[in-house]
Amino acid sequence: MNSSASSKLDNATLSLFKNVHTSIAISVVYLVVTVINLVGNGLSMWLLLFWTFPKTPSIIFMINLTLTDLALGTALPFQIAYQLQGYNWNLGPHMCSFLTIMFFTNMYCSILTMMAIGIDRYLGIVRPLLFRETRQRKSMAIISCLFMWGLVLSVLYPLMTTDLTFHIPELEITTCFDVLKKNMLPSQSAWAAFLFCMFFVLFFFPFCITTFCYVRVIQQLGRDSKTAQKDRAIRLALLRSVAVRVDLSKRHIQHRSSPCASPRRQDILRNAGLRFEVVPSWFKETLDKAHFKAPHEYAVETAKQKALEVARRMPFKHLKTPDMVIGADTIVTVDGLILEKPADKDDAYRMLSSLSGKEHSVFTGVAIVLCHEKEDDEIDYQLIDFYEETKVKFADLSEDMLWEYINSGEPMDKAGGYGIQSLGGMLVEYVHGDFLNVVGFPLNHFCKQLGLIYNSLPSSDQKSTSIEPGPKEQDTSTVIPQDLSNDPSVSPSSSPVYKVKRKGDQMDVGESSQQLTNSLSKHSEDSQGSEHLSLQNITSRGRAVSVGENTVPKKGDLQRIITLIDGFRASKALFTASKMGVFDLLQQSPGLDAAQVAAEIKASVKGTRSLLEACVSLGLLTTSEKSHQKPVYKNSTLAAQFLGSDSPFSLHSYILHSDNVVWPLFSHLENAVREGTNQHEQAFGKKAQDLFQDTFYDSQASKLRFMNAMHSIAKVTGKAVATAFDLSTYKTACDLGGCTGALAHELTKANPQMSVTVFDLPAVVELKERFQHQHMDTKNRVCFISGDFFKDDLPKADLYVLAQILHDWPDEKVDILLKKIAERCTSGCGVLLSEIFLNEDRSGPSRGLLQALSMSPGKQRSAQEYSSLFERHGFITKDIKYTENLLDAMLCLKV
Ligand SMILES: C[S@@+](CC[C@H](N)C(=O)[O-])C[C@H]1O[C@@H](n2cnc3c(N)ncnc32)[C@H](O)[C@@H]1O
Repeated sequence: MNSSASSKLDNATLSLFKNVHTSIAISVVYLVVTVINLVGNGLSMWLLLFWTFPKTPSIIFMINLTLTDLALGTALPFQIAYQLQGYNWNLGPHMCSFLTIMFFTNMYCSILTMMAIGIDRYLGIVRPLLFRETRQRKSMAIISCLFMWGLVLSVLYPLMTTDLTFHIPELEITTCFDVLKKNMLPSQSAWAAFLFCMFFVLFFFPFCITTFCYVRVIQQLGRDSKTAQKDRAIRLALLRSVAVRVDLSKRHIQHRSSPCASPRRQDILRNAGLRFEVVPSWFKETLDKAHFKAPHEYAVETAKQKALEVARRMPFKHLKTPDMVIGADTIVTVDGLILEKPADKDDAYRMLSSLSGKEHSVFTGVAIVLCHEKEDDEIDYQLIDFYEETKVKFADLSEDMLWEYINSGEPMDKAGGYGIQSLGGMLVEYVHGDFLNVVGFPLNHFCKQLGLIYNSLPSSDQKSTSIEPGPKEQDTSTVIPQDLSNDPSVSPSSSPVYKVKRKGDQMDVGESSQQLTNSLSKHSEDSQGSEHLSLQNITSRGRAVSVGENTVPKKGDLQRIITLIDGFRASKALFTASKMGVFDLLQQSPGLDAAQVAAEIKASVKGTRSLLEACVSLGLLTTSEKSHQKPVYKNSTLAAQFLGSDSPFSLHSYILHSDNVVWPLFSHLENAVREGTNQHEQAFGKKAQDLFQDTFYDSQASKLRFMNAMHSIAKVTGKAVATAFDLSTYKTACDLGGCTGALAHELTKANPQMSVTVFDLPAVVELKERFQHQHMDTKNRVCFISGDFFKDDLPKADLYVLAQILHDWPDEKVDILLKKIAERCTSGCGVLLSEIFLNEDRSGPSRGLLQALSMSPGKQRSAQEYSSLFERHGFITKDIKYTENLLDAMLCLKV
């Protein structure tokens, strides 16, 4: 601390320090500023760090700006205390230097950050082609922030190394950075350099650059735009912080809104005077786009499946048969790619930048399902589908425009990532075709079809239920064209009739599932598809169902049926190659020829060559043939991934189980179907009362084979099941019939708080050690208890897991098990079920339905059927997840 006897300050200066009123007034102002600063910037920092994605360069600069402001906010209380004590600093010279630096750093870093934001906006709007890559600009932003701090701190270095306190004996106070000492810097030139840097480098130059950037940005925007886009962009340029807040609130709203039925579509239909009920479809929109030759086929097929699912569910689930169900699906296509709704902001960015400056197509596929209830409880479904295409051209979009739009939150629930009817309209240069089609529903085309339908149906068919012409029924008919058969946009297609027979609560699917499957695959094979509807289709429904009698089968259909007929050969070739160790051999020694493979697997050269060639044709092996040399073989990627015994997702054991157990059972399928019982006696010479005790576990070898098979499937599916839901509230779980513990280990990996007890038959638990070495990291959190889950007490747990258990048992046995679980459960306790969930109409998936043919005492069920079983024991279904892996998942809670 400075201790000069006299400060040599003049009286005017001394009186400044004495002015108590001024110092109190300034302190009050500082206090208010501090509170606003800390609350406002703290909130802003939280939003920027945790709620604003992606972190664009602008956001990174905003974070930097907020950081510097927060630094000031934390320094101000010391300044207030200093002033209230009559400018007497009693925290020592180091603290004085530190707080002074903090104060100046805030000021200069803020100025430099404002300049950086200006440059960023300039680059985005005036020079959009420089640094197009956001990632590149992001790292530049981070480097710039670090550089700013470095620059400011090095200019302020003299303040760090000097005692900035000054003792004034006349007033008995010590000031902090209120009186500067000349000897702070060694020479006049050092003072000149210091002041030059403070004024020019840290203030004047940044100020000029910032001004230049904003002037150029505003000029550019003024030049570029002649529409509302201009106003909006200028406003956005000026009101950047407001835009960030809008983004956040919008996102919140979207989370709350239902993702199912598009509100835009509802508006269009409502405005057209239709009265309807919205029934969200349970159809999983997971059709493989690669199967469709043209994008519109995909949209039509999705619309069709959605509508059919609802049409077939309503009569028996909602106990009412609608007149008509409408399904629609809108997609955007550009450069042969189908764009649906963006998954996140980065996805929206990818979509919108692929549309920038180009013309793209918007397709809406629409399916109308007409339901005719007949006297014998049968319902005829007639399907009419069509699509509409509209061409839209986007303007060239600058990076900033793109991000401003994305950050508005609008793109997230819209096909192609934009909504033409709102803010997205500013991206559009022109629209060729039906505007409402881009909004989500081709009303004009739809009304034409409606007109045709109502003109062609006998009047008795026109009853009211799910969707009906509303008060403006007459208006609706006014949009019907005179004769659609002359319309070139309408082409003939086959429109099958689906029949569903209802018997009490049960639904028996007659032709429907087959026809549905056919119609699905038809789209993958047949480029004509059912894209447009002709007048013929509606008026001559009889013809639509009798397709195939006189016509030549289509190439795709023939291929499909032959693939089904020959399917067993492919399976057996795969089984044999696995069993004979072909994939393991080629994994270790790729590039062997047929004779070398034959020698290793101890088989004939002729037989081996045929097997290898067949495997090549099935995509399991690859071959390369150099001229005059014998072909050599390698595992394909598929085989390397799944077929070697040591492959990462090895299904080797499951293949052996399929060959040794399932194959013999399926050889007796006819008998199984006739008798409705399993064929273990015929296949293996012994009767099986309990599949596990009597068949799978009757010898050590078959037990190990079964356990290995379960283990390999669980390793492939386990992660998807374990992570299907948030299980972070469960501390203890019990995997009933958990076999080797593969799923238990996945659960502990996904949930660090959880420990799992595997409960299985004694025969299984005694072999547990053979499988534990693969899970050393989670070993301590998985334990095993042996017992029979139908007879013995179940271990206590917060969460019970039933993976691939219930399908093996009939409802009565499931009831026994669920009752025992329910008795062990308190309110909030969960059950995680993992099975193949059949479609509600039992039309698929084939894997589940084919598994049912082994005629175990159990049955395959839909998610709804499982829910009902759980309901009987006081459980509600919290969530269902179709994992797109081999097994689906459901989480039930005890109420
Ligand atoms: C189809 S496996 C499913 C295995 C495992 N949950 C999975 O998903 O990989 C059926 C399991 O239930 C077990 N299990 C069958 N009956 C049982 C019983 N009465 N008590 C306990 N476990 C039983 C079997 O031993 C077998 O491990």
